Amino acid sequence: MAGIVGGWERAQAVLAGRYRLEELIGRGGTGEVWRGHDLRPGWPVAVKILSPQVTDVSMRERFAREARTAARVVHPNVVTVFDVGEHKGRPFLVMELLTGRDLATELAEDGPPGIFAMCRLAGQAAVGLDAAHRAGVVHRDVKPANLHRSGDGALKVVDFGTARVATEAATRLTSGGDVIGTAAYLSPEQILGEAGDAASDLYALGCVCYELLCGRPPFVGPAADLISQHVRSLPDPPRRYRPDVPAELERLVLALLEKDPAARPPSGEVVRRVLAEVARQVASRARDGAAPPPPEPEPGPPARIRPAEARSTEVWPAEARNAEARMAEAQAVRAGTAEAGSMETRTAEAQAGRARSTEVWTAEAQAGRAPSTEVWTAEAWTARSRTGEAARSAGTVPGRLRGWHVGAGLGVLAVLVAGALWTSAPSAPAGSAAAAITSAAPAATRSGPPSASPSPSRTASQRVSAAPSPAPSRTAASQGWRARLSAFSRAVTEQERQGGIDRKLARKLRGKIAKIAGKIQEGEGGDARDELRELGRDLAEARRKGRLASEGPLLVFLRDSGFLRDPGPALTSPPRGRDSDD
Ligand SMILES: Nc1ncnc2c1ncn2[C@@H]1O[C@H](COP(=O)(O)OP(=O)(O)OP(=O)(O)O)[C@@H](O)[C@H]1O
Repeated sequence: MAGIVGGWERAQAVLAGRYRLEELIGRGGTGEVWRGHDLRPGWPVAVKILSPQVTDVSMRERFAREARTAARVVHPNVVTVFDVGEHKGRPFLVMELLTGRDLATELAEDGPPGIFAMCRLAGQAAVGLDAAHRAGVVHRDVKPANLHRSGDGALKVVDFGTARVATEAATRLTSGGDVIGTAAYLSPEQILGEAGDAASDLYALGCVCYELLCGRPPFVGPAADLISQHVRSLPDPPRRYRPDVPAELERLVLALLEKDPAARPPSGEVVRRVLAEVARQVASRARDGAAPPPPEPEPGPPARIRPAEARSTEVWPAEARNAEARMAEAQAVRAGTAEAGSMETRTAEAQAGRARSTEVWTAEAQAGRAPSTEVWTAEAWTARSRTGEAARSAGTVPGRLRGWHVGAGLGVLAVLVAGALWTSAPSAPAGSAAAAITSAAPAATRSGPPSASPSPSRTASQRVSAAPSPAPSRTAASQGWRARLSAFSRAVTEQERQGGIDRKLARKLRGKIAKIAGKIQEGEGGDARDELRELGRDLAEARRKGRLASEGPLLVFLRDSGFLRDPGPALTSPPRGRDSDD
């Protein structure tokens, strides 16, 4: 075929007499990524080429830098750059073709992975980032969409479009000091105007870990709220959403999400080690019979829809963090820390401290006397308490019921809750349950008002495939359950984002959903059913008390998916986890 694709480039076009473009994989902020063929050795490659629409000099520069920067890092967990060149005035880069899915797609399609698989995934991301940091490269846009699986399942860090070389002057690629990044994963120091260093990547990795565990990043909401929350709000502990998260893992994730870069783990390698230890403990508990051993890997479903880049990298205007806003944020942080100076001052001091502690760590590690995980996490915990609790005391925006018709629709909820109070085990065939899954997530978001924010559920809904479900199996049932619970949780979050539910209630609901997921994971179908029944009662009660609006994504989800009436495959059949995924 030779149709016009991507507005200017033709499939079958050959770049530099060597790289044939075959199929458009996707578009990013600056370029198009193509599946291509390197005619010389005769193997498949990925070709990223600058979009013709991009005329902005800084964006062109950003693209050219990606090639140079990414080529500096050679590591199994970082996408390999083979070549760079120019075609009709457009720079391009040739890299290894990754035929797996990115983590954003996996999360949307399969829901959060099991703990063991999560540790393995995050560990690979950590070690890939560590390699970049050792090469002096800071990624600056770490997010699930930029963590991509190769065909053999290995995880690779991709998209160095916003990366910078640490030794370069901390100039930004935009005039006026704008911040580049993806709001849900931006570190506080980047928001406050710093260029970002390895610790900023680790913060973003913390956001990714959180999302892998809880099915949502630590902060959700419109971009402006996200920016404020990164700077001043403490994330809820992951176990609030997912009780089966090991304490050590929760500590690690919260340490990565420290506002103060110095309080974060000193390197990706340290993160990898802690994750490896948690994974080892999870596996050993499974061997001891405390939980079923991880099942054999099964091939995941093919990515049917490339994710629309709802959570895309954006350039945040300098005005978004103007002097006034910065003062307000710094004051909020200060409010909780009696002795601390401004955020900027603390950060500068912290960085000096971090540099020192990193050196000590590295020296000890080299001497084979690396502090144990326990020592490190204890230290991190102390630091977290020092800086984090202060931010917690600054508080978050209280939940309010905005713009929803609180007085109406009691009947709808009564029906839903009546449905929840079923007594016999649901007996819907797995196929029909699975078919309902694909409609559940979109239903959760269809009704929401349009928003410019990178809403997790909006993103998720765009990524969930509407294609027919695979043949029913135990794993399909498990994935069905996970997907439906995760869609349920996203609907709660979206309802919260739109102001249609009391914030505390939303948190409680997510906690219960996670608990139900835990029960199902353990094969405790009866308990899960009780929890579900209680959840139905909570919802009815909340409606009565006006803590839940009568409309909104959550109500649409409950109505359209019929979840409480018919939650899916029999609860008594213990589903298997995704721990086999990697
Ligand atoms: N080496 C690769 N092999 C296969 N697919 C890739 C590869 N690199 C990127 N992709 C995919 O191509 C699409 C576009 O990626 P790209 O890096 O250009 O932009 P982005 O990350 O979506 O956006 P932005 O650069 O604005 O953050 C994404 O779906 C991405 O997963």
